[in-house]
This record gives sequence, structure tokens and C-alpha cells, in this order.
Amino acid sequence: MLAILPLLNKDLKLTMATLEEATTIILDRIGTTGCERVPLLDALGRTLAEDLAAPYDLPGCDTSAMDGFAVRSAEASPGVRLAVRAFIPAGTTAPAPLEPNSAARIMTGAPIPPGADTVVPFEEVREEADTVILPSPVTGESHIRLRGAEIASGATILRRGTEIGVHQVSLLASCSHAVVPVYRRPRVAILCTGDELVELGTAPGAGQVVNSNAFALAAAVKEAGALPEILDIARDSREKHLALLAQGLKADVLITSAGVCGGDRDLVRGALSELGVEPLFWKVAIRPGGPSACGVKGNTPVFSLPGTPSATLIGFELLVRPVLLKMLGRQTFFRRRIAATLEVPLRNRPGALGVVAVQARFSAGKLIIEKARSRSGRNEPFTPNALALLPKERSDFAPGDQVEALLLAPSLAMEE
Ligand SMILES: Nc1nc2c(c(=O)[nH]1)N[C@H]1C(S)=C(S)[C@@H](COP(=O)(O)OP(=O)(O)OC[C@H]3O[C@@H](n4cnc5c(N)ncnc54)[C@H](O)[C@@H]3O)O[C@H]1N2
Ligand code: MOO
Repeated sequence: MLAILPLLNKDLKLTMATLEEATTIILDRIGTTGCERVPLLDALGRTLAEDLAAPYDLPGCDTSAMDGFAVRSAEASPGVRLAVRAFIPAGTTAPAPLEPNSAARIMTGAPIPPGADTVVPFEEVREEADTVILPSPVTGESHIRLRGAEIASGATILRRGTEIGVHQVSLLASCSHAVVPVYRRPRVAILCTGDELVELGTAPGAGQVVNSNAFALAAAVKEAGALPEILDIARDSREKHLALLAQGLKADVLITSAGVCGGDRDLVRGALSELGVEPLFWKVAIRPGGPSACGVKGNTPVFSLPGTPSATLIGFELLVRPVLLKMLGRQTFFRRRIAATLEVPLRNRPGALGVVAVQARFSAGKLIIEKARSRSGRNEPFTPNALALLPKERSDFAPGDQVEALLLAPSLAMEE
């Protein structure tokens, strides 16, 4: 009995995984990339790799929040007239103490002089020659931003795992973090295989196709925040496959396209096995994209995606992208999924999760699927902004039915 267990375990790796099993298996094996320090602006869109603290108080001293007059509130009896004895513009570093029974003209952001405890804004006073007449009575706010009120020295300003956007850059700049620790972008080698492929910029002859997957995958890798590296096309020979796959395995991630369906020339799996890549899963119960496989060599995940362009991108979206986001230190690896109502009928072949590229829009706060890419027949060209996910148990979906949709575009067209 004991001897059978490893065999069962090995066989399990070669059976079909559900999408959830496949993503769990690979996400459990792969961690974040290391940390690198980059200039602040280059950190935009990256993920913070360490907690960061404020090196000083903000503001660094008590400062005026208004253009006006700094006074002692105890001297500001109703209607009092004070001599204006000082001018304190922003940029003053050490203002002289406020003289008794006087006011100091002060600008927003300038340090409050010792002795003053209130700023009376210009619009609340009357100025006459070198004096100022205060309102009666001086009430309400002091209009002073206290030292450290915004951020206290030593306080954590951003935590590891935070995605750096415009507001984070503003905060980091205020704290003078000129160089920021972020997770390194993984280098992703892209290897397309097949004798029928011709290079981009060439017109394909009969039986040939342009190597569009290389660019589709490179764009998807780049959009996810990683660094694509397109390798030479692997022509249909074992030696070419071995040499180029070995080159690809030097990257942080290797993605191959085509050659996985067990056709006479489908060489990818054999070559990966020869190179010592440990298989993790062999097929995934999704359609298209079913013939997707994944393995690891050391810390390098290897994804073998089917060559059919729509299947390649769906395999990337559902299997590869979450792993890249994990490597990049993101806290969320999956896109948002929400319920959507169909305006068009959809079909699925039961047995696998159907994944359909669709065009969707928001109408009265609800997501509506208005166009879908058909797997057979002619398609009007359209750009999908979501993927409809059709449960594996059901085949027919009619207009008005609800399905789950995964949002690809950050913002979808809104309609009242
Ligand atoms: N007997 C079976 N045949 C097939 C099965 C199956 O289960 N049994 N599955 C089908 C499915 S599903 C898919 S998807 C494809 C996947 O095949 P491969 O990954 O081995 O890829 P190829 O056969 O080489 O190519 C498929 C298709 O994609 C085009 N292609 C390939 N590479 C590129 C590229 N870099 N850029 C653009 N287009 C590319 C290629 O010309 C073919 O048209 O297998 C089915 N067959
Ligand atoms: O992965 Mo394939 O035909 O299901 O596109």
C-alpha cells in the first residue's frame, strides 16, 4: 500500500486540474521576487517591499495654516489695535519671538514665532498704517498646524505590499524618500514554437502564420508589470527546442506557446522533461486553454500554453498573470469577478469551465454582456473587455441569464 502512494501522487500531477486547483498548486510553489531600490518616480505602479517610516515630523514645526497675523490670544481683546513689528514669509527658519502687544504678518506655511498662539486671517482684520485692528472677539480656530500633526517622526507611512500610485508618491516625496524599495520585476522569457511561424512584419505565405502570440504574450506580461523577453522561434526539432528552452529557463518565468497537444511535432513537454522541469499540472478544465501545462525548475515556473491565439491569452490571464502578480508582491492576484446579465446567447460544452471573450458595459449600475466571441463561425472584430465564465455543468445560456464575468478593463463604459 505504501509503495503505491508515490505513484498515485505522481499520476495526480498528470491528470486534469480544475482552474482553482491549478492556480493553487502553482501559487503555493512560487514566492515574491527579491527587492530592488529604485528612484521614486520609477516606483510608480510597483509594490513596496519594506515598511517605510517617516524620518521626521511633518510639519517640522508649528506653522501657519493661513496668510494673516500671528498674535497672543491673551492680548487679542475685542477691537484691540496691535503694532505690526515683524514679517514672517514661508521659508523663514527661525522667527524672532513675538514682541509684547504686537502682531507679526505671517504667510501660510511659515513657522509660528515663539509667544504667538493664534493666526488671525487677513480677511478678519482691518489694517491701518503699521497696525492691525482685530475682530471682536478673536474666536474659533488657531489656524496653526502643529508640529508632527500630519505625520509623526518614526510613524509607519506605508506598509510592505502597498501598490505605489500617485498619492503614495506624494507621501513618499513629502518624507524625502528619494529611493524606494520595491519588488523586482520578474524577467519573463517567451518562447513560441512551430515551423509555420513567420516573424512580425512579414506577410505569411499559405500555411504560415505571423508569430502573433509572442507579441500578445509580451504585451500581457508588460501590462502585468513584468519584463518580457521574446526568444527566437523554436523550430520543430528536438535540438532547437532544448537549446531555446534551456535559455528560457534562465529567466524568472518561462512561457511557451504551442506544441503541447500531442501532435506529431509537439515537442515541448518532452524537451521540458529532458531539461528536468518538474510537472505540476498537465491540463486544466477550461475551454479554451485546456491543453495548458505548468511545471517548475528550481524557482522558475514554466507555463506551456496552447498555440491557438485566443487560448494562449486566456491561459495567460487565468494561470500566468496571478503568478506574476504574486512575484511582484501584490496582495491581490485575481481580477474582480461580478455577476453580469447576458444580452446575447452563449453556449458551453459541458465538462470544462467555458471562458468567452466578451464586450460588456455598465447600465444603471449593472454589468451587461452585449457581444461575445463565437468559437465557430465568423466574428465581427471587437475588443473584449471581460471574460464570461460559464459553469462546466451547463450548456445553454439565454439572453437575460446571469453569468459570472471577470473584468479585464479597469473601467468599462457607463450608461445611465
Ligand atoms: N487531436 C487533438 N487535437 C487537438 C486537441 C486535442 O485535444 N486533440 N486540442 C486542440 C486545442 S484545444 C488546441 S488549443 C490546440 C493547441 O495546439 P498546440 O498548442 O499544440 O498548438 P499548434 O497545434 O501548434 O497550433 C494551434 C494553432 O495556433 C496557431 N499558432 C501556433 N503558434 C502561434 C503563434 N506563435 N502565433 C500565432 N498563432 C499561432 C497555429 O497556427 C494553429 O492554428 O490543439 C487542438 N488540437
Ligand atoms: O485550448 Mo483550445 O481550442 O480549447 O483553444
